[in-house]
Amino acid sequence: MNGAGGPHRILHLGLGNFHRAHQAVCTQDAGRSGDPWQITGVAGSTRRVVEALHRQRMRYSVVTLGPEETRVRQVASITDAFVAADEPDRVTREIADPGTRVVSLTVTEKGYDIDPLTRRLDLDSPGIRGDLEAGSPPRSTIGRLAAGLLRRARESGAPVTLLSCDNVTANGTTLAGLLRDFAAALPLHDGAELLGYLDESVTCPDTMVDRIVPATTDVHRRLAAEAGHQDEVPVPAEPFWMWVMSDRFAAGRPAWDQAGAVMTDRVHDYETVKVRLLNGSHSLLAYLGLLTGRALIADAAADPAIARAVRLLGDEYEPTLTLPDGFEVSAYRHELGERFANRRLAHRTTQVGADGSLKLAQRVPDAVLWHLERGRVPSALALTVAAWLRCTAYPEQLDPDRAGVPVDPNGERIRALAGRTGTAGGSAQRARSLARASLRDQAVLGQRLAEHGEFVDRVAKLLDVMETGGAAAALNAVCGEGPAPGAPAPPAPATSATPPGAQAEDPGGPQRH
Ligand SMILES: NC(=O)c1ccc[n+]([C@@H]2O[C@H](COP(=O)([O-])OP(=O)(O)OC[C@H]3O[C@@H](n4cnc5c(N)ncnc54)[C@H](O)[C@@H]3O)[C@@H](O)[C@H]2O)c1
Ligand SMILES: O=P(O)(O)OC[C@@H](O)[C@@H](O)[C@H](O)[C@H](O)CO
Repeated sequence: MNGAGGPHRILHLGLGNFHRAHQAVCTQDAGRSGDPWQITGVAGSTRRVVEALHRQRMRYSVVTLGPEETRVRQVASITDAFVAADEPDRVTREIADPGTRVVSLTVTEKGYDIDPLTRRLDLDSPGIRGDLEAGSPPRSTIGRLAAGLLRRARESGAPVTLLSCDNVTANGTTLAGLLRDFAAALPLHDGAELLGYLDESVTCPDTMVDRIVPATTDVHRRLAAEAGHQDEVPVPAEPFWMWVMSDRFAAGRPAWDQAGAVMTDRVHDYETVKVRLLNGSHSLLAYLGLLTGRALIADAAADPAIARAVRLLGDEYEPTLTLPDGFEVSAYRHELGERFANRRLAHRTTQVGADGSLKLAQRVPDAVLWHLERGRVPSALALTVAAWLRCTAYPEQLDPDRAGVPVDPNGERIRALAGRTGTAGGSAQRARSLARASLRDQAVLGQRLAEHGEFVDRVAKLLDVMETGGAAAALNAVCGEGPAPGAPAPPAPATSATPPGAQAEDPGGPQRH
């Protein structure tokens, strides 16, 4: 309980679907331990979820979609919500309020303004530049955090935890570094004060977050209604969820561990497994799905040739991982195959494929370099890059009516590079020029693979094959005919398919139908 006798509070920045199906559910379940915490949700600029939650007395439904079974449960741990763009000063105030013990975030990769090459704060991004020129309320996530923390340091000096729950490599450590970069760019007095407070009183634990949470559609509104809940903003989710974090909380935390979350010092190992095997495979499924006219991840996963490529990608990722103790990687991969195949999730390839230039930077280069150092060029990783480049540089090749076109903040830049390759010289030459120019661009995989000619050539070769023979020819070039379609690989292990700490289903949903 806080000083005023009320429950402790979490301020959550980024009131998208994921937070509402993951941390908010675990926080509600942790409250059963007798120490309930409340969440104030902050949406960036969109009012839809905030207004609907207020109309619904701050309750909403999580619609859990198993391959065959639906469960609907009510969540009430978010007790207030507002829109940052409408009340910018309130964000600063709430961060500074000592009753706020944790500030958590799900603001997407692009919400951090990370320079992809250095992994430091991009001081040239318009949001950060604007926030460093004092005067108006901050607009970037890092600027908002800095303003709130500075005020907190001055008003109470109370400790606080910043908890990133985004798919960002070493998310807590990275966030701490970005805030320090911002502080270093502030006027001397403010910067020193913020740095001192960050050192003394703020922790930023790393986390690994996992649950496939698609966007809401009318199907989910109907399922909630059938379970008795008129809900404008229900959240669909798969049954599986997992949350791993380091237990470094400066001002307490909910009993998340009693609700299934894992506290460990080995977060990085869990995170690498997840970001590579799940998110890396998801990216490959999305881009190959888009290139073959599949709107849904499950439809891409059902294509035997794409499934073979995903297995090969897993084979390439696996030796690059340091596995957490007791982690059965073949069981995890087998279960991933089942999660990707869950058609009822209707997870769209455009959603998973969005912002590829930022996401692939975290999913691809380290694993590629691992193989190159050992004298091998990893073909499925090259296929991931080629398929993303093909979707992004030539969106006119995609069928907007069947699958759609994914957005990418660097899309214009990549299309300009493709435009400069011209039409002369044939497909092979154009592919080589595009692969070279884009991998040399800082915005693409952080430039980290540009000097590795053998990898760039493999990407170029695959782009050329896609141009002349389509995605099917590129798949054939990488995987050949492979094992018989539908053959399960890797083989199902004798041990449980659930990794340590994974939750087969959130426990509280009493309604089944
Ligand atoms: N959906 C999932 O399956 C899933 C699973 C694991 C982790 N995550 C993490 O959660 C993030 C959000 O996923 P979601 O499903 O809630 O998406 P969503 O589209 O429902 O919500 C996105 C949220 O990010 C905010 N946002 C977007 N761009 C921003 C920017 N430039 N600056 C600040 N805020 C910004 C939006 O205001 C919104 O609140 C993902 O990007 C990922 O890092 C999602
Ligand atoms: O959330 P993103 O945009 O980083 O990536 C899209 C999906 O791969 C991702 O949301 C997964 O569904 C999720 O990471 C599963 O835990």
